Amino acid sequence: MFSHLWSKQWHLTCRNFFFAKSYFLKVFSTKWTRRKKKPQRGCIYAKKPLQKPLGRFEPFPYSSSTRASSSRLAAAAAAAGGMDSRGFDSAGRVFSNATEMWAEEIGSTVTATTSAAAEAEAAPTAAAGNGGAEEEASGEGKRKEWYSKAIAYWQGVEASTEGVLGGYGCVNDADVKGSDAFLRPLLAERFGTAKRHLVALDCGSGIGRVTKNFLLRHFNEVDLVEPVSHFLEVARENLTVCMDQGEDSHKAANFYCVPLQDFTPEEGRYDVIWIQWCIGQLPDDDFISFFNRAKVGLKPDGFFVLKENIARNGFVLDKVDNSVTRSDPYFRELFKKCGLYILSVKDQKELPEELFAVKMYALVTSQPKIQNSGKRRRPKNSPRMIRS
Ligand SMILES: C[S@@+](CC[C@H](N)C(=O)[O-])C[C@H]1O[C@@H](n2cnc3c(N)ncnc32)[C@H](O)[C@@H]1O
Repeated sequence: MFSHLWSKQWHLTCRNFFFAKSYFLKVFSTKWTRRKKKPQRGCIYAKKPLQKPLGRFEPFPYSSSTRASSSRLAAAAAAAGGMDSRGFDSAGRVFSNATEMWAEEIGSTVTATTSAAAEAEAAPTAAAGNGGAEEEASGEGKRKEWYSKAIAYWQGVEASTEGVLGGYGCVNDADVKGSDAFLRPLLAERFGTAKRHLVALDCGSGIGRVTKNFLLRHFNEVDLVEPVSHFLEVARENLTVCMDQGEDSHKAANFYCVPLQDFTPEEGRYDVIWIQWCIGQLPDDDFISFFNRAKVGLKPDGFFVLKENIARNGFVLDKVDNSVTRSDPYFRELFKKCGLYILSVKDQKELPEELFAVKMYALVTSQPKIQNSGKRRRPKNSPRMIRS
């Protein structure tokens, strides 16, 4: 995934190739500007300078099936740069939309054209690993291959901050600062200022970087879920010390060595489920299934935070670690399919220029109520609701 950080380089290379071709075909206008990389102290930079800015292609024509099912919606989504827009992979291949890419990668047909209800129904089956013959026929083997290649990639990565951040350990401070500025007001808004025992889940936790540097400051208990055992072992070592703040203890409580596509959280345990730089490992259908299962893990006024790299348009498939970087409209389409609403969204600032943009989304399971003042209304049970 964090080859995401450098993956911008290769996908730009692919894109460049496409640009060169397009130039000769005189398909596109020639108003391209060359962005210069601005070196930043303490960071390891990819060697090649950035070339063309991302996301300015005309969309390819849609597939006939998409057009037949919902041509207007598809056109709108494509125009907005969502899952019906084209994307790229690191081998230089261009896909006309996400459906085509997922069909190729995992044999999946569950994408933009499938209804939310059908996705929700499919979720428990997928979670229990009881996929029927139909799914097997459409490539259960491919899905396994998709995940095992990703795990093999991460198993070969050093269990350190540099390792999980793809050589960009320098972004740690800005990342923590950005997360803090995003979460702090949301905690106050959702839970009030009264003392309350807060519990978080750190998804795709790696070595526990996010838990150690940030989540433990806000939450009394943090559980970690991570499929790569050598990362989780280092997390356990890093987090054994319990942070005491007066009577208030802050500790990493549980360590689950499970991938998100197989994980179901304990019912009603979490105030916040934090998912950072790992959701790209999940294909769309498993993304939707995961959020549907994870909803039950939230307390009544709990919420998700998804912090993720953002493609300018459509998607970018990284063939090295089998992950997908999605665009903002693509994510928004998926949130809808999950029945999630955006409570708040913010850009991460101060990242090196050559990296993907990063957004933080706070997501809730029911539509946030807006007061006449235009402000969101605080949940009814805040701040008095205290858990055991
Ligand atoms: C870029 S690292 C980010 C780690 C951590 N979230 C952080 O920000 O420091 C991506 C993490 O996702 C984990 N990962 C890979 N496949 C996963 C899956 N299917 N479910 C959950 N996590 C996964 C990797 O093992 C790795 O720890």
